[in-house]
Formats: sequence, structure tokens, C-alpha cells
Amino acid sequence: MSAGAVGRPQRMCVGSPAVLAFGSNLGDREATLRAALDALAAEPGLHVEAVSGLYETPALKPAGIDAEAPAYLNAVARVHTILDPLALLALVNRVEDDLGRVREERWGDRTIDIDIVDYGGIVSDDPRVTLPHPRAHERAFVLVPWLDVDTEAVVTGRGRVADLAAGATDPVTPYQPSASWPSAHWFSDTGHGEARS
Ligand SMILES: Nc1ncnc2c1ncn2[C@@H]1O[C@H](COP(=O)(O)OP(=O)(O)OP(=O)(O)O)[C@@H](O)[C@H]1O
Ligand SMILES: Nc1nc2c(c(=O)[nH]1)N=C(CO)CN2
Repeated sequence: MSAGAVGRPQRMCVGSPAVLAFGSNLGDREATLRAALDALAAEPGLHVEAVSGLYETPALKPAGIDAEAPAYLNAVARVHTILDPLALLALVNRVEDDLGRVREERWGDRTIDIDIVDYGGIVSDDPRVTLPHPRAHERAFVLVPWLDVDTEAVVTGRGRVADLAAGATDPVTPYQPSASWPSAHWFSDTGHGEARS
């Protein structure tokens, strides 16, 4: 045992930090996002450390912004998890399925979408879970909420989230959540949701 270790409280830090992006443009969007957060927070292998505010964003489709489609609410959460990337993907896919996600057209309207934006800064070209998320660096609807939970965040290989957000052109409007939407440091200390004041 090294000198100085005796008697000093040690915090074990196993697992990896990860960043999840959430979007919803069908149904009760805020309630669905909140249900997704609650479902993830109830998982023993994952700790939700911080949750962004909500942002309303026009739907981005393969042909560009679609002003006729229902607008999204987007949010980002910073988590810590002992799940590896594929297990984390399986978990978020299960949460999506439980919340009525239907997979039809690419970038089609959906009750819930959960993407793994970053996992410990690693780079992977596995098509099942590409890291960092291959389009996160160009999406203001990911970058702006991400800044809420980590002002110093970096997209591996792309640069600082703050700089990328400043250069992204898709419109993002802060959305006033209900009183029960979690504060930015939800779960960080107590493990229980604390409402945004
Ligand atoms: N980082 C990642 N996070 C989530 N899914 C990923 C990731 N990398 C690859 N995938 C794969 O992408 C596939 C399609 O996912 P999904 O239907 O959520 O895409 P999308 O949300 O419509 O589009 P986009 O990926 O542009 O956000 C999934 O089957 C999943 O295996
Ligand atoms: N505004 C907005 N547009 C999207 C979003 C999203 O979360 N927000 N997600 C998509 C596929 O992941 C496609 N288009």
C-alpha cells in the first residue's frame, strides 16, 4: 500500500463516462424524455450525473430542415456506466422500444431517439455503435444541450463542443420545461431527481 493511502477516503471510479443525446417529436415530448431518463436512472449499471435543459428544434430530415414536421425537444445527459458500448446501445434501444419507438424511415418522426454521442472519448467505426456519434459534431441540437452538462466537452477528433456549437447552423431554441424537469446536476449527489428551480 502506498504511503498516504491509510485512513484517507478513497473513491472507486469504475466504468466510463458517456454522453447520451435524446430527441422526441411525437406525443408528449417532455414526458417521454423524462420517462427515458427515469428508466435509465433506474438501471444498476448506469448513473445519470447531469441533465441539460430542453431545447426545441425543427426536424432535420435527409433533405434538410422540415418546417412542416413536428418540432423536436432535444436534451443531453452525462452518465457514468459499467456497461460497454454495445451493452449501453442495447439498453438505450430497449428504453426506446419500451417508450413506443417505431423504426421506419430514416430520420422519421419518433416518440424517442437516444444516441450514444460519446463513450469515454474513444473512437470506433463499428457500424453498430460508431463513436463519437458520426453526426454529433454538426448538430446544434446535440452540441448546445451538451454544453449545459459539460462546458469543456470535446468531440474526439473534431474539436471543442463550444466551438462546434458556434459553427452549427440548425436552429435551437431554449424551451421552458415543467417544474419537474431535472436540474442540471440531477442525481449527482443523492441519486434522486431534484427539480430545476
Ligand atoms: N453512437 C451511436 N448511437 C446510437 N446508435 C448508433 C450509434 N452508432 C451507430 N448506431 C446504429 O445506428 C442505427 C440506427 O439508429 P437510429 O435509428 O437511432 O438512427 P437515427 O437516430 O435515426 O439517425 P442518427 O444516427 O443520424 O441520429 C442503430 O441500429 C445503431 O446500431
Ligand atoms: N431537430 C431534430 N432533428 C432530428 C433529430 C433530432 O433529435 N432533432 N434526430 C434525428 C435522427 O436522430 C433526425 N432529425
